[in-house]
Amino acid sequence: MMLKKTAAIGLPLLVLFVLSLIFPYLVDPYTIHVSNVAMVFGLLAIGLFLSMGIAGQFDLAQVAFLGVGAYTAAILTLHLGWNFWLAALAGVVISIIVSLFVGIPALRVQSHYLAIVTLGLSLAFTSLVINLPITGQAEGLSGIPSPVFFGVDLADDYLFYYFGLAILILGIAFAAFIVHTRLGRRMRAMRDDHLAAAAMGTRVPVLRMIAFAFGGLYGGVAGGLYAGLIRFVAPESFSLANMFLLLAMVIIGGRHSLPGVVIGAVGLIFVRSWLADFSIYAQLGYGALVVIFVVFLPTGIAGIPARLHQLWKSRRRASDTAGGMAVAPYVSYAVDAPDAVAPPHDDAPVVLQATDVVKSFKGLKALAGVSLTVRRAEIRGLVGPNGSGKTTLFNVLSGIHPPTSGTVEVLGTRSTTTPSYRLSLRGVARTFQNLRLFSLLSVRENVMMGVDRTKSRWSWRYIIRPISVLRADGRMRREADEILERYGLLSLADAVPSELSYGAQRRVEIARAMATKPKLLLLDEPAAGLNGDEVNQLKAIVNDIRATGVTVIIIEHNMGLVMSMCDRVTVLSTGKVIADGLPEDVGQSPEVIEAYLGDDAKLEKEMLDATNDQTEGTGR
Ligand SMILES: Nc1ncnc2c1ncn2[C@@H]1O[C@H](COP(=O)(O)OP(=O)(O)OP(=O)(O)O)[C@@H](O)[C@H]1O
Repeated sequence: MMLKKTAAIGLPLLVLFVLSLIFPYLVDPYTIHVSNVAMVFGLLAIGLFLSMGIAGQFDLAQVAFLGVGAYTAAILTLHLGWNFWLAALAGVVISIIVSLFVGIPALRVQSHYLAIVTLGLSLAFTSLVINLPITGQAEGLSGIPSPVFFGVDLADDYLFYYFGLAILILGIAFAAFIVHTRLGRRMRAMRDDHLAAAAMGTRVPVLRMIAFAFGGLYGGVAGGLYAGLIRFVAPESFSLANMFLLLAMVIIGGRHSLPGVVIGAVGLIFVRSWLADFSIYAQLGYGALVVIFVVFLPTGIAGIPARLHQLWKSRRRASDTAGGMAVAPYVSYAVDAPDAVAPPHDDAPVVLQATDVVKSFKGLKALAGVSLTVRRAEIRGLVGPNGSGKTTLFNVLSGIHPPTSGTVEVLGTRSTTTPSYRLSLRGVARTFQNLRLFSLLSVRENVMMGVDRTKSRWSWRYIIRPISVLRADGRMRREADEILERYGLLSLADAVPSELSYGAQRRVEIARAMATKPKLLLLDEPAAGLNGDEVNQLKAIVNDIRATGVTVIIIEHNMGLVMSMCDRVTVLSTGKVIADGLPEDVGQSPEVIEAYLGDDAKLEKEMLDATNDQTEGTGR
């Protein structure tokens, strides 16, 4: 199977490689020159693919990075007499540094705001090079020395072609390596849902900067190549028109697909050369194409096969009554194990201590002084009417919102203002009320996001120890598969969340949270939308989780589940704790019944029913 897959990908690549080697023998010098320009833009487009297509950072300064690389090479060779390669290398370094500055706004703004800011910075670059004497102002700089590579003068377009091809192949291979391993997975997750990515241990601000640095790296390399190929730099080459062309390449090719953006770049450079005499109409044409693609085919040309496949799959599923996407029944493994952790006693270590937590949103006190003590291996229910502050409390405990006042200690460490990603690495995991699975990642990759406990500085390994990155990814994949198997999800590993039933998605979210090996698990309405059988399986899952020593706090509206499963229950109302104790005691509390005003009779009945169920032995 694996061999078949490798052959299916490897064979066309081999054919393409051989064709690209013989290509110069088949075409005229002009076509070779255009191909060289296309390779430069291919590299530039890969940079934009990584920062925008993969990491979701709307970086409209990518052409400026090309300019920084090219101008640096030109200035250092012409004014300071540097060797071309040294100057080009300096161009790459400076381009990365500039990209990090350009990325700073991404720490505060996203989407179209970020696009506007980076576009402004790109325009600032053009006006800078038009005005500075060192950059040759509007005339630019000409006479850049031709690069000589181990005695071979690359002034010859044919020889440059092979050099450029080698760099492009390296660039594609490195980008593929990034996308399909830890960094790419985290970037795709961040693009999809940065809050959930942070809750999985991703340091989002650093990752955004890394995404810009990739844009700078590829822009700088493309800039050095551009300077060596054209041997002349002028402001108009790095203008808004070229940024738009680059954007068109990435959007038309398919911004989420590496082959797509390379095809888009090469294709549009050739189209531009064919339409050189009609450049105004060509610009209009690109504009129209971009609009058409954005509206009708946002995944670009590269997305067409996937769309057809999707269509074929949904047709097949419609006629397949067996479904094929079913979750295997959950098999309890921990509750009866000899080393199962017993329910907590009063002396068990405190895992969570929240003291007088207040959270205000512009004058609205969502939490008005909540205190909570939860011990190891406890299952704590957190209930309360709608809007009573339950989810806000989870957001504070998991580091999504810092509290307005009060303190939080998790596992004995003060964590009042600790950010989400750090709490995740410390052992706090959560699920969300409205499912927040990464829709662009497969089920396996979702769980791998949980398994991946590496810190941001681990990213250096991509440069200094790439093999260890591949090995670590293999290990994460195996670990994710073990977790998927335990939760009855292995057969769904390659599916994307939207292909699964709601119940299956809820289970994937728990599996993903448990993949982080938490000590404290926060479940936000895990039974919402589940059928009776699924609720029973959820109960078995939560009991198993506790039996492995994990502390669970569960927000639930399903009172039967709360009363039968939880060791203690805390009731919130209008941001305050109004009751805290054993389920049966809390259920009788007049304040609790009062808090559910309007629903009081229903609640009373639910709680009484649940308490009766419990005493009849259907409970814990
Ligand atoms: N980010 C926010 N900005 C402004 N107000 C918020 C925010 N988050 C929550 N609130 C408000 O805080 C209050 C508590 O909301 P919260 O979601 O915590 O309640 P809940 O008990 O979880 O409710 P439900 O059971 O309906 O999920 C509500 O009035 C809500 O509108």
